[in-house]
Amino acid sequence: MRIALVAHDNKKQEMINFSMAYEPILRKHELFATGTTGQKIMDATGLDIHRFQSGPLGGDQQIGALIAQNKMDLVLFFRDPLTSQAHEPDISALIRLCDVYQIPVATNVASGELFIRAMERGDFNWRNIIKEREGNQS
Ligand SMILES: O=C(CO)COP(=O)(O)O
Repeated sequence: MRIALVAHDNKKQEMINFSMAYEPILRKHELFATGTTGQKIMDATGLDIHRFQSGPLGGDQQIGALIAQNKMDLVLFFRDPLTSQAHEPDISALIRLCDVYQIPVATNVASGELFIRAMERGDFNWRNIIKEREGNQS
């Protein structure tokens, strides 16, 4: 599965803790992240992550572009609901695209934990069926 990891500044420590706790699961997947989030996770774990631009510089939109191409299976986006973000339109656009394309998106660590365990259990294997079907059409 392809997983996007994103965290606002006040949530980065939670994301680091999450990534350390679930490293054995995460390392079995293809990981993507916005710039600073990805760097911090890589510094704290042995995970290999494809890093996009920092969120305010377009990273959320780059992840959104992959969603629109059906190339992202799960988004873990630990948002800070108490701080306004200069790039709020990009954040809304990313979450909107998750809804457009039916991509599971967890916006806090509690739902992130449920999703990662569900993925490990095979609950997201339907994504492979969709990707195979789309691959056969192109
Ligand atoms: O702002 C972000 C998501 O909206 C996260 O970006 P960074 O990981 O670069 O801090």
